[in-house]
Amino acid sequence: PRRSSSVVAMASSNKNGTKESITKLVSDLNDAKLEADVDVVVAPPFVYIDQVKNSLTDRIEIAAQNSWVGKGGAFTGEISVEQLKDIGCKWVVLGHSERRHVIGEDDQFIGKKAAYALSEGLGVIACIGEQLQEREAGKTFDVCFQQLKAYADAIPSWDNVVIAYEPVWAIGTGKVATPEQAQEVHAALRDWLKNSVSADVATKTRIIYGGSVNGSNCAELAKQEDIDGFLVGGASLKGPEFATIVNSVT
Ligand SMILES: O=C(COP(=O)(O)O)NO
Repeated sequence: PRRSSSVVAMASSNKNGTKESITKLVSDLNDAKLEADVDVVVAPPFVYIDQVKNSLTDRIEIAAQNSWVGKGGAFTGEISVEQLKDIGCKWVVLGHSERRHVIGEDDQFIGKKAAYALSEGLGVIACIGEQLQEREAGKTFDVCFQQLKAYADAIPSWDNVVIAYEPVWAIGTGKVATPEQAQEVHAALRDWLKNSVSADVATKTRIIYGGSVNGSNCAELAKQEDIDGFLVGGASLKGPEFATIVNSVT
């Protein structure tokens, strides 16, 4: 049976977004006809979360694009889980490939972040994914299982976790994984959960795909047994196209 589905829109990574463009995007999302059985989350840049939270339909939940690894304190510039909850965030995206390969966060640090966010009641969209050279070297599963294990070793429970498989070579490139490529990894991740955590967690945990998803390729991807939704970047900046992607997930 299809797990309840989810779609997460990064809505805009930090290279996109102004107060004006976010206002337009929120208006498009408020007007969109979204399938009732699809959980929709948007993840605006920190500085626009309050604006989005105060103008977006309650039908759509808010995620932050990152959070601090522990209780807020003397960590100038970091944003704490407590503050994100205070402004109405229900989710946080962690382990995004840009946090790993640009900012330099390692698997263990990301696992600790996920554990703290979950322990404080935030849901976690736990990103994993291989780089092109790792895929070309036949290391896709090794890399993804290692990243997944780092979450599994740290978190208190899988109840509020959505796994986002995002092959790094597909993010922002237009080179979307084929349905077969994505399904192969999603199935392997679900199998890993079954063997390393439990059959129940494997069945219930949503595994969403991210990396150049758009209104044209979402339907074929959504048909795959183990693809439970999407993490959408560029295409989430266009309300109508994002609605098409959401509605493909039912
Ligand atoms: O995770 C993503 C996906 O982006 P695209 O959909 O544009 O590939 N961006 O941060």
